[in-house]
Amino acid sequence: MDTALLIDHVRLTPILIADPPLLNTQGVHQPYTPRLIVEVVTRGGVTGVGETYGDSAYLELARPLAEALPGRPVTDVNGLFALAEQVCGGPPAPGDGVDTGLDGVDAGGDGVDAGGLRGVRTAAKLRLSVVSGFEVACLDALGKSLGLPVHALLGGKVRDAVDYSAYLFYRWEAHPGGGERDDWGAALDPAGVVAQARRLVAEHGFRSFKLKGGVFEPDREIAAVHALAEAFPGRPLRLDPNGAWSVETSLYVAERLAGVLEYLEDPASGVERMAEVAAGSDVPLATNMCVTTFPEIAPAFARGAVQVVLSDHHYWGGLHRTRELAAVCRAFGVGLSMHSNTHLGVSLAAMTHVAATVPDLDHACDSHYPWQTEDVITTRHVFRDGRIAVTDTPGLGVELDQDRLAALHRRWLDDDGTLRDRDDAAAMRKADPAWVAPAAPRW
Ligand SMILES: O=C([O-])[C@@H](O)[C@@H](O)[C@H](O)[C@@H](O)C(=O)[O-]
Ligand SMILES: [Mg+2]
Repeated sequence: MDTALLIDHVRLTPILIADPPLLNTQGVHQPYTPRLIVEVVTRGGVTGVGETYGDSAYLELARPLAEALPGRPVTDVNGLFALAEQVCGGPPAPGDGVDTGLDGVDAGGDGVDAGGLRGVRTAAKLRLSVVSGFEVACLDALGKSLGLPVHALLGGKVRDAVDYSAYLFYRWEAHPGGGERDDWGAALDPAGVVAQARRLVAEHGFRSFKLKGGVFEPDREIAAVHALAEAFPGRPLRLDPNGAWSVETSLYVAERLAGVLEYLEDPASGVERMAEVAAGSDVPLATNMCVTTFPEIAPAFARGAVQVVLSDHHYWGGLHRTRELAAVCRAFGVGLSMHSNTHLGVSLAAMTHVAATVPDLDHACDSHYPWQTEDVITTRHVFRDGRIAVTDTPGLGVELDQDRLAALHRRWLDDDGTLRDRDDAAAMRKADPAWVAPAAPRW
């Protein structure tokens, strides 16, 4: 092994990034949200960068993993899973080297991860999200060391640009308790949603649309989707209430939006309810909640509960595991798209590299990126016609802006702890002190 490829040290930088007051079924985004930047430095002097969730639970797992890495080769990304299991503690995840049976399986769907609306939170899911940041950093370092883009390390790109969809949110004009302001204004009705979509199209050229739902009573959200269909005839549309509806409500919405929606995303919570909805409607169902780990695949596919899985390299443990997920979906004739949560340019680069390598990515990927005004990379990504060009620059093709990184880390250091864990319900209580995250089904 070339000693230049051995890891010398790892830097972890938790940051807080500005986030607009976007609404979802749990509440509203906080004015700042935590992310973690992982830098893996090789003995050859090359630095690879990765990005993942930065809430305290993730940081606690990332620290021992960072300490365990020096001396290991950046090529050994498959070994990260067993290492993480060994040093981070918690139950193993399937594929970590031990068969774990049902760990990570959706336990019924009523409890969701407050930080990400990603289904039931388990220790294995947290660990996989941490590993993903390290895997991407190792691949970036390896690519830079070899003079190869990350997509080449994954087998090569099959497209030169990756399609993204416009991610529409009901939103307030400003955060109730202060925070950065922007000029988007409020979007709380069909006209506001269409206006937001028009601006996203004008600025980024998106050709498909996803509306985050579960915020208002279903008829109001149905009206917004119809308004979008009228404003953008023939364009793919999606609605995602994050499991907020009962089976009956989901079927009611599906009936009214049949022929209008490309897919309905997580209308109901949990495999059982999703399977009932799927059985009663022809509208394809997508998920980033009831299938987010490998053990969740078999029960969901066996029940026909989902027709599209929204991959997310953070959830699945990195770029290689995302390609494994793609292969499983291909084998079962289930479609593939990509989920997004609040993220910066490092993650968008990683998403784009892996998406470029998956032949049957059937739908435009989600991305929160247009909502992020701050970044840690020197040159922001640009959407052209709703697409990000796949770079052939070695590694991820992004460079960290150390001054920006330091400034966003300073914000994290200065925070008294209240913003270091994403909590959309707590943010909502600033406007409505009696608010509690609604139990599913909400309608
Ligand atoms: O950021 C949000 O409000 C989204 O609801 C996010 O938390 C979800 O993870 C996600 O975008 C989704 O598609 O469910
Ligand atoms: Mg979703």
